[in-house]
Amino acid sequence: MSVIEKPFFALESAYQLSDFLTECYLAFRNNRHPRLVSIKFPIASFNPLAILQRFHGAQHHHFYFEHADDCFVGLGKAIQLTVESRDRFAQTRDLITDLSSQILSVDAAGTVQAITDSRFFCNFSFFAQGQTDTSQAAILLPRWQVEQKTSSDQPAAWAIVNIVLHPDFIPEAESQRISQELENLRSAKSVLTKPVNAITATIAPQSTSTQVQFKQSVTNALKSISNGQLDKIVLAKTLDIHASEPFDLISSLQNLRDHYPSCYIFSATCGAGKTFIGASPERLVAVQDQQLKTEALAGSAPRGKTTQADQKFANQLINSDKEAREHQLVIDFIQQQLSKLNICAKLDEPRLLRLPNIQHRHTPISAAMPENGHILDVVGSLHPTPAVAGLPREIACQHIPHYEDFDRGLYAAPIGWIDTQGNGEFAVGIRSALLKGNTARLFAGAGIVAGSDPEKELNEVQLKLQALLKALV
Ligand SMILES: C=C(O[C@@H]1C=C(C(=O)O)C=C[C@H]1O)C(=O)O
Repeated sequence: MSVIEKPFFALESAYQLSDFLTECYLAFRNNRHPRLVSIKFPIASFNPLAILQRFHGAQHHHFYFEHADDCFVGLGKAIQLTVESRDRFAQTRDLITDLSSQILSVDAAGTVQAITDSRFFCNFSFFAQGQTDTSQAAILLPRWQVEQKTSSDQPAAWAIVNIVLHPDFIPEAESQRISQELENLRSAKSVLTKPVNAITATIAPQSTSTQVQFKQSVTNALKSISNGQLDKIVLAKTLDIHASEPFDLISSLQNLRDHYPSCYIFSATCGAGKTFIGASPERLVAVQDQQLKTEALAGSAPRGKTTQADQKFANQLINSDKEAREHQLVIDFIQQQLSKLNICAKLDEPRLLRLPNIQHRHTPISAAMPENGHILDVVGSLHPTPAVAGLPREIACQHIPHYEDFDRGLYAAPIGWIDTQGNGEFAVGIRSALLKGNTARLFAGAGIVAGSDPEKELNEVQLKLQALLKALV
């Protein structure tokens, strides 16, 4: 009879964990290095939303990010930093590089790892300046990073605890806490608890007047386009809703996951009891092992109710000069910005990206990252692309606040993560909403170029808003 030994994970015993943390602490006291310790524990596969439901609290930081087979939840904070500067992408890069050099990573057996799997979650505001409510950049190294990869050959799940050493650190107390928290994570049920009361929501009364306003803005923007000030501008609209109960974050995210499985599903706390959530179809940039992926996503049409109607919309989208121009501006811009960073972009065949409520023109773009390139330099150079701002970019960004009477905040801005090796992934924070208690503000926009029709652009924005509205109530 063969005996399968359970692997021995020394640091799962609070006693040995305490010894290990004492060693780390003494080293830190002597030479102040390392400042951060990360320990990676194996865990059974889990339902990420059940973990989030069990451990996120109104006062706690969380970050949820799911795309394709990679899903992770950040709970609590080890380190949280904000950057208020025009140079926010470079500063974020430098802060993360500095923090990365201070991490000692071990596995659950206590073996030092050459590479840490800890990730820094980052979100940025759309504008670098001028709008007040949101930090220009926020970085979170969570207390716990719970991650799952479900690719068929090697499904894996783990929980990483990030520990900050400081002069008053008490290893015994900390090890007790970690053991307890790990136990809690492992025993979290996979089943979601449904909200007791169904939510009924009302749309804020000013919503109809904002529709008229939006069409007026499009008409005015078209004048700036025809007099040569702009080639394109992306104008957004909000929809404010009030509910009978506080919005249920978990049900909303579950709805988004169910309806938009190909999208980035995200949720991030952003202070003052607010949470930013969304289901974005748009990748800003992903870097994995020096391979970069980005895309142009611009030009939209509704989905048809029948196959024929759907194909008719698709054909209109493919054959329309206006949609082609709107899309090409984004491709050209991305290529130019990448080439300024010595990155030579390769375009894939254009295609349609079909979501349940809308379809888009889509061109995947890939490239090799230069040796010393950094993903945040790419993020800083691409954001905002003409898919969410316009062209010329600076002029479009100056015009947008004159047309929109709200703060874009995190809407249409980069949201994602980076690790210590320079891998990372950022989505464009569109198809998104800001939740606070019983209120939610939904955001959506549309690209305006010569030939745009205000009525059609309003319809497009309404379609996009529906995606979120249906998920919330
Ligand atoms: C600006 C948004 O979407 C962007 C605008 C699109 C368009 O105008 O066709 C298409 C995809 C996105 O790049 C949004 O959804 O809010």
